[in-house]
Amino acid sequence: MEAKEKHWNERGDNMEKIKAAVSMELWPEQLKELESCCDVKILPWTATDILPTEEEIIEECSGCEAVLFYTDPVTERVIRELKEKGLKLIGCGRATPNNIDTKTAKELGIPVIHAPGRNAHSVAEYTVGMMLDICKRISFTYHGLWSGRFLADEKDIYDVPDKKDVIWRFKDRENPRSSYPWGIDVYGRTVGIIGLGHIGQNVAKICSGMGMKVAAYDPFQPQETFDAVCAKKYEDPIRMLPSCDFVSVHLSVTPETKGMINDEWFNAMREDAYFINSSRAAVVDQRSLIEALENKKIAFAAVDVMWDEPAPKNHPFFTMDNVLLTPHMAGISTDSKKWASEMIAEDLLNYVRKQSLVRVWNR
Ligand SMILES: NC(=O)C1=CN([C@@H]2O[C@H](COP(=O)(O)OP(=O)(O)OC[C@H]3O[C@@H](n4cnc5c(N)ncnc54)[C@H](O)[C@@H]3O)[C@@H](O)[C@H]2O)C=CC1
Ligand SMILES: O=C(O)C(=O)[C@H](O)COP(=O)(O)O
Repeated sequence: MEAKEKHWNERGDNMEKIKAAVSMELWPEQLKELESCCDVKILPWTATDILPTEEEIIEECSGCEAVLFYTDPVTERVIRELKEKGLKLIGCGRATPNNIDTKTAKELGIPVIHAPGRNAHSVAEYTVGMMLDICKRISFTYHGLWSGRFLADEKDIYDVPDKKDVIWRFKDRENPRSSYPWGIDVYGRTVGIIGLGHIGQNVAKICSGMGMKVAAYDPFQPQETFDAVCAKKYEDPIRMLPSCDFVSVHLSVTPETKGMINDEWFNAMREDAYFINSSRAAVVDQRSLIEALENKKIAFAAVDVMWDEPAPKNHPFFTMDNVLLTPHMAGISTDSKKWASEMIAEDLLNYVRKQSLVRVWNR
C-alpha cells in the first residue's frame, strides 16, 4: 500500500495528509493552506453551472475523508455510499446547505460544516443601496431620462452670469407642474428592522453610521445583540411600525414567519413608509403587499425576492411606479464566495487539527 504523504502541523507533529475533494471555489490563500495538510482534489465541475449526477459525485469523491461542496445535490445515497468509502466530514460553501441531505449526514454522525452569513455584507449593502436609490430617486430619474419622460427645461436653468455654471433641471412630462422629482435624506430618519440576524445586524450598523435611528423586532435575539448595533428593541412589531420611515425585512423562513407580514402590518405602516424585502418572498403575504401599494397605504416597495421566481412577466409590480424590483441578486457578490472560502477552510483545518468545529449545521 502506498504510504500517505505527511505534513508538519502547527504543534510540530508529523501528521498524515487527509484526502479532500472540493467543488466550492477556494481562494488561493485557503487552497494553499489546505494543501499543506490535505491531498486536495478539485472536482471537474467546480466553478461551472454543471450539476453532477449521484454516480459522478460518488465516483470522484470515493476514498475522500472530507468533501467540500457548493450546490451539488448531495443525496442520501451519495452520503451513504461515500461513508462506506471513508467520508467523515461534509462542507458546504453556502449559508443554508439545502442541497445536502443533512438528516442522513446527522444520522450517520457526519458533521456538515457551512458558511452562515457568508453573504450578510452583500445583502446588507444591497438593502441600504435600495433605500438610498429610492430616497435619492436614482433609478427613477435615470429611467426617466433614458425613456424621454424627463425634459430639460430652459426656464429652470439657473440664471448665472457666465452661464458656465448652469445646473441642469428637468421637467417630468407626466407631471409637468412639478419641476423635479424631489427625494428625501435618510439622515435622522428611522429604519425598522424585522429579523436581527446576520443580515439585519449589518443593516443596523450601516444605518446607524448614516445617522439613522434604528428600531428592531426579533424575539429570538438577546438584548446584547440590539445594544451592539444601537437598535431600540421592540417586543411588538405592530407598535414599532408607525415610527418607521423604512421597514426592512431580514427574516428566515419558518412555519411562523410564512406570510407573517400581512394586512395588519401594512395597515400599521405610515403612508410615506418605504418597505424593503431582501429576505424571502414567503414571509410576506403577496396580496397584502400589492394592495398596500395600489391603495397607497405605503409609499414604495423595493423587492429582491418574489413568490414565483423568475417573476412572471404579467406580475402587477411591473406596471407600478412605486416598486423597485431586482432579480434575487442581493446576496450575489464575489466577496460572498471569498467569505465562504475562509469559513469552510477554517473548519476543515480545525478538523485536521482535531480541534472543535466552529460552524456545524445543527438543524
Ligand atoms: N436576497 C438574497 O439574495 C438573499 C436572501 N437571504 C435571506 O435573508 C434572510 C435572512 O438571512 P440571515 O440574516 O443570514 O439569517 P439569520 O438566520 O442570521 O437571521 C434571521 C433572523 O430572523 C429571526 N427570526 C426568526 N423567526 C422570527 C420571528 N418569528 N419573528 C422575528 N424574527 C424572527 C431570527 O431570530 C434571526 O435573528 C433569510 O431568509 C435568507 O434566506 C440571504 C442571503 C441572500
Ligand atoms: O434567498 C437566499 O437565501 C439566497 O438567495 C441566498 O443567496 C442563499 O444563500 P446560500 O444559502 O446559498 O449561501
